[in-house]
Amino acid sequence: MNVATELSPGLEQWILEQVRAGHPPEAVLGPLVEQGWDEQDAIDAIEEATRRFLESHAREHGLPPSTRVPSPIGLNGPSVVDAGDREVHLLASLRQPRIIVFGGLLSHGECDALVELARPKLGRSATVDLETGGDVVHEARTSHGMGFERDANALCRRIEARIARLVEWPVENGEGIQILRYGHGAEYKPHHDYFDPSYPGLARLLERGGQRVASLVMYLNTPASGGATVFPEVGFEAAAVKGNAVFFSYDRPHPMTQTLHGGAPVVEGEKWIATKWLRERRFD
Ligand SMILES: O=C(O)CCC(=O)C(=O)O
Ligand SMILES: [Fe+2]
Repeated sequence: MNVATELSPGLEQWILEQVRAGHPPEAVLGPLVEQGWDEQDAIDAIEEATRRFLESHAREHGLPPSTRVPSPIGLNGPSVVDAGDREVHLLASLRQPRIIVFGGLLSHGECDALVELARPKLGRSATVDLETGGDVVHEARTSHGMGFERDANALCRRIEARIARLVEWPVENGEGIQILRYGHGAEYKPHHDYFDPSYPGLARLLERGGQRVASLVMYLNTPASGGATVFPEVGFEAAAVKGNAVFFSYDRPHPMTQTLHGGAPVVEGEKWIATKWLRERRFD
């Protein structure tokens, strides 16, 4: 790092004052660029100062420490990614929270095959009961679902390998693929996918693979209307389009990740998804 990209303590202090006062990053960037900073170096410096601040804030307030997360794909890179056996398109990307919308992750044939494999096995969707570590049926989730074990069949194996390559996270750290079907009007109210650290059953859950650190929701059909995956805190929604997928990561089990999300009600038709949750460690 040369002198022009090094943050002096005074400058770091100034950046943090601006951020704390609610000024947007552009308002901080401008003066740095005027002082002769390269724009990308200035963006990196602001991010670094903010990250350091958030870390110390987290420590002081007893928040859970942050952990490494899958972090595929930079911003403004190639529009097509080689995922091994398939080329996947990048459709949209948000820096904070980190959200990526992928196009054509699954072929239409793979979507149909997953639906047909799952259909005979669907039950009313349960969520993990954080008190006991077992499954419970939940009011917020008016869908029907089933879960495949990882490596359950050749199709799952192929898709799991593709995802691992795409998001650069080991296959072994993935849970099995979960299939959900939402009928007309069904929804999944906003929630977080990480396990709430305050629940008593947590320790047992974490023994196998640690926390969830990222989610990938793959759309297996295109509902006639509705059924987007919504992130209400940041006003972002990913449209449910057959073969596409939305990825998001969360580096600690805390709402500060801004990864509150839900499946909006299906307005017309039905909606099928396959969800893949990624863990910190091997999920064996
Ligand atoms: O249905 C959706 O779009 C979201 C699904 C979801 O949040 C989940 O499976 O955890
Ligand atoms: Fe979710």
